[in-house]
Amino acid sequence: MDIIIEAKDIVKTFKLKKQSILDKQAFFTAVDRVSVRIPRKKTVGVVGESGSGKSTFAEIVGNLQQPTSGEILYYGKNIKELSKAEYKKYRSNVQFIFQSAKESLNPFFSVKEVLMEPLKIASDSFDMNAALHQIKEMLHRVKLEDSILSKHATEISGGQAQRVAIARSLLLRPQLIVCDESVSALDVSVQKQILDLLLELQRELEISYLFITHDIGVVNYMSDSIMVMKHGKMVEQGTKEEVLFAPKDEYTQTLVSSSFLFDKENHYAM
Ligand SMILES: Nc1ncnc2c1ncn2[C@@H]1O[C@H](COP(=O)(O)OP(=O)(O)OP(=O)(O)O)[C@@H](O)[C@H]1O
Repeated sequence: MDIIIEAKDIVKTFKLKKQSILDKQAFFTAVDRVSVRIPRKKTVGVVGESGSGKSTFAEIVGNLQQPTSGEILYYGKNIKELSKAEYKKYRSNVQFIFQSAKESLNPFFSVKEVLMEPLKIASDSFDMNAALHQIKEMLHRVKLEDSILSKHATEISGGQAQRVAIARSLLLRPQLIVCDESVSALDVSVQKQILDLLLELQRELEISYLFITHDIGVVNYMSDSIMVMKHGKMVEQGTKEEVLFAPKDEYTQTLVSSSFLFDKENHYAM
């Protein structure tokens, strides 16, 4: 199986603020020896309660944060050893969609400017007409009208903003999108529309997702395999069926038993 990213034994510790200059430096381990493999065209869900280290781990996968120890392999090669061209490819191949799309879009930019930006940065010979053509094609894919191009983030809904954020992340044709609580701020009905859109885009564009959520129903709906995190540690990892329908770890059992799982056919099930 083609593995895009392999995270090996990732540890992240933060220095805690000292109360007094005389205090000994204390550390907090947010991610504690977590490993995962993200294959092509698949979704790896990461679920756990708030503060379990999911976002920190996801940011390390995309090199937005440095691990204290451990390594990230991109197609088998440590990202620290990539050439400049390989590193550029890795950064455009791994994109992020965050929780608050409205906040992640520059309020002073129109949607058109928001979507032009990644193309301008990535291109050595930027062509405005070709870029606009690409942007309109992507808007069509995320089911937005061209008329949204002149609007600003403040003038569009949360669901529309998330579609713009998805379009922006797709413009560089990534193979992996890290979705960090990407639907948590949306109403349940809008959540479902965005999740269905992400599944459709996955089929059409053959992308993989690292899907971070605290919601076990959402992780069930989206994932092929699931990793459960608690206090920075990976407590369970396996296929969706193994983790959700035959959980071995006590914490996973509690998570599953306290949730409604909704599936593709029934909306809510179990
Ligand atoms: N820069 C930092 N300095 C100190 N502690 C941090 C820092 N970033 C995160 N932490 C701590 O690391 C732990 C894990 O945070 P993280 O955001 O990764 O968890 P999470 O599972 O994504 O939670 P949430 O869903 O609430 O975002 C938390 O206790 C957090 O307070």
